[in-house]
Amino acid sequence: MAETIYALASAAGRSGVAVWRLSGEGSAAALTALTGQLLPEPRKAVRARLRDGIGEVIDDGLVLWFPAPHSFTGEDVAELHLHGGRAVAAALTARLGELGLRPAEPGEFSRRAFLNGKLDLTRAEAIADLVDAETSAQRRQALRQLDGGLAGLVETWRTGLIRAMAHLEAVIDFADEDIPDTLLDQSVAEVRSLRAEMGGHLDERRSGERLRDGIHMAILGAPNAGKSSLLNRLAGRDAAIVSSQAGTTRDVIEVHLDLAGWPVILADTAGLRDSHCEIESEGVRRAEARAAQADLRLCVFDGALYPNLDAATREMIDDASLVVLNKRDLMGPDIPDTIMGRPVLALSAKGGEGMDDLVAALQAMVESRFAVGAAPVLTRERHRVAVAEAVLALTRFDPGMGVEMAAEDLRLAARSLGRITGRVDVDEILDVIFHEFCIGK
Ligand SMILES: Nc1nc2c(ncn2[C@@H]2O[C@H](COP(=O)(O)OP(=O)(O)OP(=O)(O)O)[C@@H](O)[C@H]2O)c(=O)[nH]1
Ligand SMILES: [K+]
Ligand SMILES: [Mg+2]
Repeated sequence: MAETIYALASAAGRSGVAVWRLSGEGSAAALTALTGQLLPEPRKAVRARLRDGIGEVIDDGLVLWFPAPHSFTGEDVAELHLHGGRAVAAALTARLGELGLRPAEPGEFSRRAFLNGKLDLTRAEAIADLVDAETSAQRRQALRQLDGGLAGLVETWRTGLIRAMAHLEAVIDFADEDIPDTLLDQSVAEVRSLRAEMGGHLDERRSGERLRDGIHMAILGAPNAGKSSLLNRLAGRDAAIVSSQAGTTRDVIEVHLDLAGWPVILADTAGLRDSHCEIESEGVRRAEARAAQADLRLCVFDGALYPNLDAATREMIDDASLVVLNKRDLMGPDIPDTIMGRPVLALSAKGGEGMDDLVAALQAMVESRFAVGAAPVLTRERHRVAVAEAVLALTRFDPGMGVEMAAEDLRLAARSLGRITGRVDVDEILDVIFHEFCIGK
């Protein structure tokens, strides 16, 4: 019998209401012991006084009873809505301990829900993502996955593979007789089209993962180009030190932005130049590393020096870059439309002119590169790895080289896909998945 677990499902600390959750076979006994009443009607909130072991009132609140299997975990579940105070929490947890319950581990409720067939893994992950969502686009993506969008897509692929496998098995069963070509052709065609569709979801920009984890954007440029000034403007606060001294910024400084629903991790970096100073050189090395990893780059030039353009910054420009000409207030009327073939955003980070255009350009760039349509997307590395494995097996698939081997390739591909929703051998990945959850989920 699984142990009965409990956890605070709402945030810790002082609050008007705190929601506690109990799950497992001991929930009924614990609930009746706490309230001194019979079990309430299922799924109806009932007012109750909860008492400790010597009959002293712990708190006055609401309790709900969700008998198995009609609960989140599929087990007997009780919910206690109490006042959110430390003393209440301390008294309640002490009493639950006396009654033989233990605190839940991170993600343990969701894990039990998965093991009891209440949720597939992608839906469990979606709950974690929804709780962690900080922007509207993240919330929408999590809800889509919670609705079963991804699980449905993966299951369609898997079912297609199983169908192709059945066709192939039929061929194998013909053994020494003549193999009907039509059957083989049919399974080859099916597998090709499935592989193409799955390959299409392995989008190189990893939009779903980017939306979940944040888009990395780096600000790059020569010393004193105004990178830190620009970061502060975009962040709306003085996150980085600005000074007229070249080489002010050394460490990478990150701020989190919500760009029209897109989570962006914006990094300010050290000015690119050769320096004798060991610390500054390390800063430049970090800036270059960050530039290489970034999904998008903001290449900033000092407008006061125009038409002189810093060579190291120019080299960073590619189609994932936005070109900024800063200190427009110090420039004459001579403002170029493009630099290195890319459109120029002329602005003043110090005064703020031109910032709205920059934000609009950033949004447009993020949307054009990472927008996900209504179709479900892969939102985690483990999804991508599994689909890539399946695609690889299907690329090997060639019944002409031997029907049995081809059948094995299909089995491998189906098994990789099954891991995404948790249909097959997942024991080893459960710990990884559920441990990133917070307690009470
Ligand atoms: N006139 C004018 N000065 C600016 C503008 N933006 C930044 N500056 C000034 O340029 C100097 C350098 O600004 P920073 O933001 O520190 O430049 P940085 O690129 O971060 O410099 P490092 O960290 O040293 O690489 C400061 O004196 C800023 O006040 C601008 O739009 N107009
Ligand atoms: K500076
Ligand atoms: Mg700086």
